[in-house]
Amino acid sequence: RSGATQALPLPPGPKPVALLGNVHQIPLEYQHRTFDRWSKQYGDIYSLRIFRKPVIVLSSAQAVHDLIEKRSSKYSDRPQFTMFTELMGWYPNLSLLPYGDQWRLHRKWFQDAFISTSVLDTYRDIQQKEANNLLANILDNPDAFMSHVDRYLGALVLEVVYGQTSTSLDDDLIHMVEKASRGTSAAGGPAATLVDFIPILRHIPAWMPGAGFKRKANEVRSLVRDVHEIPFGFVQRAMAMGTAKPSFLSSLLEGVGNEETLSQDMKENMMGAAATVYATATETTSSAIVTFILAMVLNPDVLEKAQAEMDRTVGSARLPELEDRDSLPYLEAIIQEVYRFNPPTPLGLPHQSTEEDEYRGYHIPKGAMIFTNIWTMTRDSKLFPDPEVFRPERYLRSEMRNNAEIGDPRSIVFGFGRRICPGRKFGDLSVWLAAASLVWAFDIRKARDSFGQEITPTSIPQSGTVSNFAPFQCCVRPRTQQKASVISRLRGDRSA
Ligand code: HEM
Repeated sequence: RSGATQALPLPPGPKPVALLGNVHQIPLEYQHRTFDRWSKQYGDIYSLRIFRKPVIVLSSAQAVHDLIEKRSSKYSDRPQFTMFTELMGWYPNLSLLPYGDQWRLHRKWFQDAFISTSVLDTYRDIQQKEANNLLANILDNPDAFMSHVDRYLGALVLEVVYGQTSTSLDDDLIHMVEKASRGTSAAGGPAATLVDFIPILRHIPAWMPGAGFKRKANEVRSLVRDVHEIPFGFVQRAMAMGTAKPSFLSSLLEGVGNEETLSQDMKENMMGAAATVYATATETTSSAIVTFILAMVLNPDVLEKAQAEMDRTVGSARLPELEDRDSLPYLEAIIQEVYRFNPPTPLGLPHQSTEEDEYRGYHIPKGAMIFTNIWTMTRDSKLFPDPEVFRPERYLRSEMRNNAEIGDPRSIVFGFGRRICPGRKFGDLSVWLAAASLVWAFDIRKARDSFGQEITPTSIPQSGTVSNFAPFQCCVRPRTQQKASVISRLRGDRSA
């Protein structure tokens, strides 16, 4: 240690042992729950050690605000994710890049494409069309609702990022990306693998015992390469022929003039940025939409109230549109509660400190991995009484309105500081539109087994970096024949 704060103690925490640190105490699954338990014992800032790496866990909005937001120049780096970047080939990827010039370049591309309202407005028609497709697909085959949600997001991203409309050919593309994403998740979450902490391990041959991570990485590596190269090639060719639709990638390519002036390095950066949208946008957003569906199955009174609000405001003759958002406050409260009830990334993405620091009399070392326990923050019973109960009404109470800044889970679930999610507005719009369309169109209820007994799906998600529910059964039926006809007409429009 060096510098002025070296004499200060590290934040308290479970006692580390030699070499391993606290590795043996951190479970491979549901790490946020163990971290949550420790926050009850050691407070909203505590420390761990993973091998030699110092780790600081922040569990309150206050601590996160004081450090990651107010002192953001020191807390905006990321730990290295050897498994994802070097072994699987997700590179360069904004979410994993170290803080610096390359990160700034990618961050600007994302801000330009996903933050300003005027740009977001240009995606509205695509979002609306894909939401209509989602309803039509669910009407056709309600049992496969989860795949339809994945397809909704895949098609949305394909069109926004590459300007490709989802036809059968492009469905192959979606399929390829889904396979790469599934392979990536199955091979382990970021920092879940030893190799992230002991980078030298990447040199062990894949056949050696204990090198399972490497075999898994090799399996997805070529798929990941395809995800980077194939759709990029489509866009380049379409631009050369003058048939490209405006997209995230086409505007990046237009920015550099003609193809000859595009350096290999810049090409890799653009391919990486485009693939990053897929990697970051689809699973997170789909987690929120599936959580919404599950919440409706488990809380029929909430769905009924949302339907009544929808009927009063939008009526039966047309589908809800993004313009209706402000006039549907109860639906808005449901969406907030969905984010809180199952935050799509319960531990966010770890940050890393670039300078040593002092906070509340503790020493925070340079190069420490900083976890933000979003899950604990969404279960703060002072802000959200009875946190395990799904209750949208909590946001409608006047006390919560006075405290809107902290009371809105959206100020927590998209992360913090300079690395806050740049897709938060686009993601939130896509969640809202899917939820509004489903409320308008369908009754969503518990399925029944062959004895006529209701099947209650579990409200505990699977473990993972992104918190997804295992496939569950439910009964999704059009609310009226008239609505079914409106949806069928949309299907007709779609194929026209
Ligand atoms: C409901 C949907 C989503 C949730 C809950 C979510 C959540 C998050 C969180 C917690 C982080 C980490 C922030 C931090 O480091 O503190 C993050 C980062 C990121 N998200 Fe999202 N996200 C969502 C949708 C999206 C979408 C739609 C996109 C793309 C259009 C996107 C792109 C990214 C990127 C690129 C980063 C890394 C930013 C950086 O490191 O500078 N996300 N997201």
